[in-house]
Order: sequence, then structure tokens, then C-alpha cells
Amino acid sequence: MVWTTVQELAAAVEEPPRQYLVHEQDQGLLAADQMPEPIPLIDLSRLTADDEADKLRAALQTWGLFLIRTLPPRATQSDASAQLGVVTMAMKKHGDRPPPSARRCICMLKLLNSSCNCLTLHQHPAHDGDVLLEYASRTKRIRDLVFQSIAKILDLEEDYFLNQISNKDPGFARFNYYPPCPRPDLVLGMRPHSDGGLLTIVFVDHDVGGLQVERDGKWYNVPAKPYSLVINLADCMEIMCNGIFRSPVHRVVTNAEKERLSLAVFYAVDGETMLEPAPGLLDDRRPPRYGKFKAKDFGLSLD
Ligand SMILES: O=C(O)CCC(=O)C(=O)O
Ligand SMILES: [Fe+2]
Repeated sequence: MVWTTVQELAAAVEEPPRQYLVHEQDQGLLAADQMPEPIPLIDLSRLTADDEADKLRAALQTWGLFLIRTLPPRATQSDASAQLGVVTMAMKKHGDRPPPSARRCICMLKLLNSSCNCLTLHQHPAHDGDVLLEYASRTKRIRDLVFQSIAKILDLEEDYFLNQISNKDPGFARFNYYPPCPRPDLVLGMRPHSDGGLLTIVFVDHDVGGLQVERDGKWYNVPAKPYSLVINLADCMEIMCNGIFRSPVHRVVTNAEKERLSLAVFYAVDGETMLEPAPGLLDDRRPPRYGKFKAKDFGLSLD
């Protein structure tokens, strides 16, 4: 029997097929540990205040991620699954190869041991009134504000990071779909990874938990709060920050009752960008932890 989507598979089987099971040594290790301290909720409008900037600094040093509260943007008001329809229509309008249906265009995520389906958009659809376009312009503003704040916290010129990346602006959006799983103790929704680019902004539909972050070899639940977004640093930023701030390893666990949808917007650099720790962060006591290299040579770009 060939299953076309994880949804079909999930509906048809009681036990997950072998290829989705985590390795034996990891079984029973999908539960989260007790948090040493909460992952902070940052108020982006207060980042000029010292206490909020300190909170952000601490979050990026320890967790590599934080939450922000957002006004309910249109893309978060409605069900993210409805967005799949919007996106499909947008792709048709733009003459990309039209997927036959939103359902069919959900393709298997090519990650071993991962039960998630995803739909990746390499270009933001761009016609007026597009809900995703509006959302993308919000996330871009968030990205810029976060980059400027990080530069300030590190005593770099405010636009240091923006200047490194503003020549081209690769970003893409990915919808992830995780069906309910009868054996959440044995199946991962998404295997452990860090994101390769600069920064990722994740919206989780209906606040269904599942995202976990690793810290000092332990796994912790990232809380799913209403009207909040999760922001995590990615590998290129860790390099530019000379490792002062972390690109966290994270994964998604499944649950037996609820399906889960997330929308991740990834910001990265183009392949020609030379990556290196910001010179302003280096001195005799703080040598570079990373060399200088082209993003594409390490697969850290989106092109
Ligand atoms: O679904 C999530 O919460 C996170 C997804 C993720 O880590 C990714 O798409 O890289
Ligand atoms: Fe990720």
C-alpha cells in the first residue's frame, strides 16, 4: 500500500509503521524536563528599555529562542489550514506549477523518523490583500527589530546585521502539519535540528504544544501561548555573534489527541554572503570561534 500523505496514513493505521519510530535508545526520552526558568515573553515595543533588552540577552544566551506577543494578525486569526487554500490559490495566480489541491501539495518531509508533512513556499506570494503577504511584511519587521536589538545588545552598530544581509533577502515560509499520533512516546513530529539561516519565526495554530528545545543535553517544552510567536536564532546568526548567542537544537513531539499546524518563516542569507564573526566582537580575549566562509559552501543559504 502506498500512502500519499501522512494524514492518510494516520487515519488508516493504529500503530505507527516502523520507519517512523525513533531509535531504540531514544525511546522513552521524548518527555520534557522541568524548566530551570521559563522561556521569556519579550515585548518588542519595549526593547529600548534596559530591563527588556537584558531579558532578550539572557534568552538568547541560554535558550536561543524567545516568545513575543503579537496582535492577532490576519494570518493568525483564522485556521492555518485555511491558509493552505489561500497559498494554493496564490501559487495558481502566479503561474507557478499549480498543485492539484492543497491536500496534494502537502508533500512528505524528507526527514528520517519524522511524521510531519510540509508545504514550502520559496517565494512569498505577492498580490494585494494577500493574507500571507501581510503576514510576511509583519514578520520582516519583527526580524529587523530583533536584528537591531541584538546588535545594540552586543554593542555593534545598530544596522550591523541588516547590512550584512540586506543585499538580497531570501526568506521562505513552510507550513508543517503533524497528524495526531497513537504512540507519541515512540514517534517524533520533527527530528532534532537547528535552523541553518539567520532567524526563524514560528506561528502555531490553535496553540497546540509540541515544540521542544534542547539545553545542556536536556529537552524542554516551548510553551504554546495564544497570540504569540516563537522566534529562534539560526546557525548563520550564531556564527556572526561568535557563539555568544545560540542557534538552538529543537524538535517537535507528537500527541495522540490533536493535530498540529505550524507556519515557520525562515530568514537566511544568499549563498554568496561571506559569513564570519562580527569583527567588533573579537579581541585578544575573545578570539573567533568560526572561520570566514561563503554561506553556500556550508549549505547555510537558501539558494
Ligand atoms: O513546528 C514547529 O513548531 C517547528 C518547526 C521547525 O522547527 C521547522 O520547521 O524548522
Ligand atoms: Fe526548525
